[in-house]
Amino acid sequence: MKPFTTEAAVAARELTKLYGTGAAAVRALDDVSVSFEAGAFSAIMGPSGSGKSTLMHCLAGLETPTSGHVFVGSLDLAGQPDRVLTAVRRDRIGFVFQAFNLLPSMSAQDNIVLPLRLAGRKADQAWFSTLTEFLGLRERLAHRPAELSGGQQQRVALARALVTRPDVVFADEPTGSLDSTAGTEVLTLLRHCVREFGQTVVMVTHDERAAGHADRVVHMADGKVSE
Ligand SMILES: Nc1ncnc2c1ncn2[C@@H]1O[C@H](COP(=O)(O)OP(=O)(O)OP(=O)(O)O)[C@@H](O)[C@H]1O
Repeated sequence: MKPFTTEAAVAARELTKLYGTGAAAVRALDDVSVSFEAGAFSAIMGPSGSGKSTLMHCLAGLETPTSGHVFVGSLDLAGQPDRVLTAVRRDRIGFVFQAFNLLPSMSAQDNIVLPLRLAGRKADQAWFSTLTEFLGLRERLAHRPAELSGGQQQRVALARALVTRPDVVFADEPTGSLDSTAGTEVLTLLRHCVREFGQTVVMVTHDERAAGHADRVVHMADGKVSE
Protein backbone atom coordinates (compact mmCIF):
# COMPACT_ATOMS: atom_id res chain seq x y z
CA MET A 1 0.00 0.00 0.00
CA LYS A 2 1.37 3.43 -0.94
CA PRO A 3 1.59 6.05 1.82
CA PHE A 4 -1.65 7.93 1.92
CA THR A 5 -1.69 11.69 2.24
CA THR A 6 -4.61 13.86 1.24
CA GLU A 7 -6.92 16.59 2.42
CA ALA A 8 -9.70 14.01 2.28
CA ALA A 9 -12.03 13.62 5.25
CA VAL A 10 -12.94 10.16 4.00
CA ALA A 11 -11.69 8.10 1.09
CA ALA A 12 -12.05 4.72 -0.57
CA ARG A 13 -9.10 2.95 -2.19
CA GLU A 14 -9.62 0.03 -4.56
CA LEU A 15 -12.83 -0.84 -2.78
CA THR A 16 -14.72 -3.93 -3.92
CA LYS A 17 -17.85 -5.33 -2.34
CA LEU A 18 -19.40 -8.62 -3.44
CA TYR A 19 -22.73 -9.87 -2.16
CA GLY A 20 -23.22 -13.63 -2.42
CA THR A 21 -20.80 -16.08 -3.99
CA GLY A 22 -20.15 -17.93 -7.25
CA ALA A 23 -22.35 -17.29 -10.26
CA ALA A 24 -24.95 -15.51 -8.11
CA ALA A 25 -22.45 -12.95 -6.74
CA VAL A 26 -23.33 -9.28 -7.19
CA ARG A 27 -20.42 -6.87 -7.55
CA ALA A 28 -21.97 -3.89 -5.74
CA LEU A 29 -18.64 -1.99 -5.73
CA ASP A 30 -16.03 -2.66 -8.39
CA ASP A 31 -12.56 -1.31 -7.53
CA VAL A 32 -13.76 2.11 -6.40
CA SER A 33 -11.21 4.78 -5.48
CA VAL A 34 -12.63 8.16 -4.52
CA SER A 35 -11.84 10.90 -1.99
CA PHE A 36 -14.20 13.31 -0.27
CA GLU A 37 -12.56 16.60 0.54
CA ALA A 38 -12.76 18.02 4.05
CA GLY A 39 -15.02 21.03 4.39
CA ALA A 40 -16.90 20.33 1.15
CA PHE A 41 -20.45 19.28 0.28
CA SER A 42 -20.26 16.23 -2.00
CA ALA A 43 -23.09 14.30 -3.59
CA ILE A 44 -23.08 10.69 -4.80
CA MET A 45 -25.60 10.21 -7.62
CA GLY A 46 -26.59 7.29 -9.76
CA PRO A 47 -29.43 5.00 -10.73
CA SER A 48 -31.02 2.49 -8.38
CA GLY A 49 -28.68 -0.45 -7.79
CA SER A 50 -25.54 1.44 -8.88
CA GLY A 51 -23.88 0.99 -5.47
CA LYS A 52 -24.43 4.36 -3.78
CA SER A 53 -25.70 2.97 -0.47
CA THR A 54 -23.07 0.24 -0.41
CA LEU A 55 -20.33 2.84 -0.90
CA MET A 56 -21.75 5.04 1.83
CA HIS A 57 -22.11 2.11 4.24
CA CYS A 58 -18.51 1.04 3.62
CA LEU A 59 -17.23 4.63 4.04
CA ALA A 60 -19.14 4.89 7.33
CA GLY A 61 -17.78 1.60 8.69
CA LEU A 62 -21.26 0.05 8.66
CA GLU A 63 -20.31 -2.62 6.14
CA THR A 64 -17.04 -4.46 5.59
CA PRO A 65 -15.75 -4.37 2.01
CA THR A 66 -14.65 -7.60 0.34
CA SER A 67 -11.31 -5.94 -0.45
CA GLY A 68 -9.75 -2.49 -0.44
CA HIS A 69 -9.45 0.27 2.12
CA VAL A 70 -11.51 3.02 3.66
CA PHE A 71 -9.74 5.93 5.32
CA VAL A 72 -11.49 8.18 7.82
CA GLY A 73 -8.92 10.95 8.05
CA SER A 74 -5.67 8.99 8.28
CA LEU A 75 -7.25 5.94 9.97
CA ASP A 76 -7.47 2.85 7.75
CA LEU A 77 -10.68 1.00 8.75
CA ALA A 78 -9.53 -2.28 7.14
CA GLY A 79 -8.98 -4.95 9.76
CA GLN A 80 -10.01 -2.74 12.68
CA PRO A 81 -11.86 -4.53 15.47
CA ASP A 82 -15.57 -3.81 16.04
CA ARG A 83 -14.68 -1.75 19.10
CA VAL A 84 -12.74 0.73 16.92
CA LEU A 85 -15.40 0.80 14.18
CA THR A 86 -18.09 1.51 16.79
CA ALA A 87 -16.03 4.37 18.23
CA VAL A 88 -15.43 5.83 14.74
CA ARG A 89 -19.17 5.74 13.94
CA ARG A 90 -20.07 7.23 17.30
CA ASP A 91 -17.42 9.95 17.57
CA ARG A 92 -16.39 10.86 14.04
CA ILE A 93 -19.44 10.30 11.84
CA GLY A 94 -22.94 11.80 11.81
CA PHE A 95 -25.89 10.28 9.96
CA VAL A 96 -29.01 11.80 8.41
CA PHE A 97 -31.55 9.37 6.96
CA GLN A 98 -34.45 9.69 4.55
CA ALA A 99 -36.94 8.63 7.26
CA PHE A 100 -35.43 10.93 9.97
CA ASN A 101 -35.12 7.97 12.44
CA LEU A 102 -36.00 10.03 15.52
CA LEU A 103 -37.17 8.31 18.70
CA PRO A 104 -40.92 9.08 18.95
CA SER A 105 -41.16 9.13 22.76
CA MET A 106 -38.35 11.66 23.19
CA SER A 107 -38.43 15.45 22.85
CA ALA A 108 -36.48 17.12 20.06
CA GLN A 109 -33.86 18.16 22.61
CA ASP A 110 -33.40 14.61 23.92
CA ASN A 111 -33.19 13.26 20.39
CA ILE A 112 -30.49 15.80 19.53
CA VAL A 113 -28.26 14.99 22.52
CA LEU A 114 -28.79 11.21 22.35
CA PRO A 115 -25.46 10.47 20.56
CA LEU A 116 -23.63 12.32 23.33
CA ARG A 117 -25.54 10.46 26.05
CA LEU A 118 -24.74 7.13 24.41
CA ALA A 119 -21.07 8.11 24.38
CA GLY A 120 -21.22 9.20 28.03
CA ARG A 121 -20.39 12.78 27.03
CA LYS A 122 -22.00 16.05 28.07
CA ALA A 123 -23.38 18.53 25.56
CA ASP A 124 -21.28 21.62 24.93
CA GLN A 125 -23.97 24.17 25.81
CA ALA A 126 -22.58 26.90 23.56
CA TRP A 127 -22.46 24.56 20.57
CA PHE A 128 -25.95 23.18 21.33
CA SER A 129 -27.32 26.76 21.42
CA THR A 130 -25.54 27.78 18.22
CA LEU A 131 -26.78 24.69 16.43
CA THR A 132 -30.41 24.85 17.51
CA GLU A 133 -30.55 28.58 16.77
CA PHE A 134 -28.93 28.05 13.37
CA LEU A 135 -31.42 25.29 12.53
CA GLY A 136 -34.42 27.32 13.75
CA LEU A 137 -35.28 24.80 16.48
CA ARG A 138 -35.14 26.95 19.60
CA GLU A 139 -38.93 27.12 19.99
CA ARG A 140 -39.40 23.44 19.19
CA LEU A 141 -37.03 21.69 21.60
CA ALA A 142 -39.75 20.43 23.95
CA HIS A 143 -41.83 18.97 21.10
CA ARG A 144 -41.93 15.30 20.23
CA PRO A 145 -41.32 14.27 16.60
CA ALA A 146 -45.06 13.71 15.95
CA GLU A 147 -45.66 17.35 16.89
CA LEU A 148 -43.20 18.57 14.25
CA SER A 149 -43.45 18.93 10.46
CA GLY A 150 -41.29 16.71 8.24
CA GLY A 151 -38.89 19.57 7.60
CA GLN A 152 -38.60 20.29 11.33
CA GLN A 153 -38.00 16.59 12.06
CA GLN A 154 -35.21 16.50 9.50
CA ARG A 155 -33.68 19.62 11.08
CA VAL A 156 -33.74 17.83 14.46
CA ALA A 157 -32.00 14.87 12.77
CA LEU A 158 -29.44 17.26 11.32
CA ALA A 159 -28.79 18.77 14.77
CA ARG A 160 -28.37 15.22 16.14
CA ALA A 161 -25.84 14.47 13.39
CA LEU A 162 -23.88 17.68 14.10
CA VAL A 163 -23.96 17.77 17.89
CA THR A 164 -20.86 15.57 18.25
CA ARG A 165 -18.95 17.76 15.75
CA PRO A 166 -18.23 14.78 13.51
CA ASP A 167 -15.52 14.70 10.85
CA VAL A 168 -18.13 13.70 8.24
CA VAL A 169 -21.93 13.83 8.00
CA PHE A 170 -23.41 11.17 5.69
CA ALA A 171 -26.88 12.07 4.45
CA ASP A 172 -28.83 9.24 2.74
CA GLU A 173 -31.56 10.74 0.51
CA PRO A 174 -32.20 13.43 3.17
CA THR A 175 -34.95 15.08 1.11
CA GLY A 176 -36.64 11.86 -0.04
CA SER A 177 -39.52 12.15 2.47
CA LEU A 178 -40.01 15.92 2.17
CA ASP A 179 -42.03 18.18 -0.12
CA SER A 180 -39.96 20.41 -2.36
CA THR A 181 -40.08 23.49 -0.07
CA ALA A 182 -38.96 21.58 3.03
CA GLY A 183 -36.42 19.66 0.91
CA THR A 184 -34.86 22.85 -0.41
CA GLU A 185 -34.69 24.22 3.14
CA VAL A 186 -32.81 21.14 4.39
CA LEU A 187 -30.39 21.29 1.44
CA THR A 188 -29.79 24.99 2.05
CA LEU A 189 -29.06 24.24 5.72
CA LEU A 190 -26.62 21.46 4.76
CA ARG A 191 -24.91 23.94 2.45
CA HIS A 192 -24.72 26.51 5.27
CA CYS A 193 -23.27 23.90 7.69
CA VAL A 194 -20.45 23.40 5.21
CA ARG A 195 -19.89 27.14 4.77
CA GLU A 196 -20.37 28.31 8.37
CA PHE A 197 -18.89 25.41 10.32
CA GLY A 198 -16.52 23.85 7.77
CA GLN A 199 -18.55 20.65 8.06
CA THR A 200 -17.80 17.85 5.58
CA VAL A 201 -21.03 16.47 4.10
CA VAL A 202 -21.45 13.47 1.78
CA MET A 203 -24.99 13.03 0.46
CA VAL A 204 -26.44 10.11 -1.48
CA THR A 205 -29.30 11.13 -3.76
CA HIS A 206 -31.28 10.17 -6.87
CA ASP A 207 -32.37 13.74 -7.27
CA GLU A 208 -30.45 15.94 -9.68
CA ARG A 209 -31.89 19.07 -8.09
CA ALA A 210 -30.63 17.97 -4.66
CA ALA A 211 -27.20 17.17 -6.10
CA GLY A 212 -27.19 20.68 -7.60
CA HIS A 213 -26.67 22.08 -4.09
CA ALA A 214 -23.37 20.20 -3.70
CA ASP A 215 -19.86 21.49 -4.49
CA ARG A 216 -19.09 18.29 -6.32
CA VAL A 217 -21.05 15.35 -7.71
CA VAL A 218 -19.63 11.84 -7.94
CA HIS A 219 -21.62 9.66 -10.35
CA MET A 220 -21.97 5.91 -9.92
CA ALA A 221 -22.99 3.27 -12.43
CA ASP A 222 -22.67 -0.52 -12.11
CA GLY A 223 -20.53 -0.29 -8.98
CA LYS A 224 -18.04 2.11 -10.54
CA VAL A 225 -17.42 5.82 -10.00
CA SER A 226 -17.11 8.54 -12.61
CA GLU A 227 -16.88 12.25 -11.87
N1 LIG B 1 -27.47 -7.13 1.41
C1 LIG B 1 -27.41 -7.37 0.10
N2 LIG B 1 -27.42 -8.63 -0.38
C2 LIG B 1 -27.34 -8.87 -1.70
N3 LIG B 1 -27.25 -7.90 -2.64
C3 LIG B 1 -27.24 -6.63 -2.23
C4 LIG B 1 -27.33 -6.29 -0.85
N4 LIG B 1 -27.28 -4.93 -0.74
C5 LIG B 1 -27.20 -4.45 -2.00
N5 LIG B 1 -27.16 -5.47 -2.90
C6 LIG B 1 -27.03 -5.33 -4.37
O1 LIG B 1 -25.88 -4.52 -4.63
C7 LIG B 1 -26.14 -3.62 -5.71
C8 LIG B 1 -25.91 -2.18 -5.23
O2 LIG B 1 -26.94 -1.86 -4.27
P1 LIG B 1 -27.03 -0.45 -3.53
O3 LIG B 1 -28.13 -0.54 -2.54
O4 LIG B 1 -25.69 -0.05 -3.07
O5 LIG B 1 -27.46 0.53 -4.73
P2 LIG B 1 -28.03 2.00 -4.67
O6 LIG B 1 -27.39 2.73 -5.80
O7 LIG B 1 -27.89 2.56 -3.31
O8 LIG B 1 -29.57 1.76 -4.98
P3 LIG B 1 -30.88 2.58 -4.47
O9 LIG B 1 -30.75 3.94 -5.08
O10 LIG B 1 -32.01 1.80 -5.05
O11 LIG B 1 -30.85 2.58 -2.98
C9 LIG B 1 -27.54 -3.90 -6.18
O12 LIG B 1 -27.46 -4.80 -7.26
C10 LIG B 1 -28.19 -4.56 -4.98
O13 LIG B 1 -29.23 -5.44 -5.38
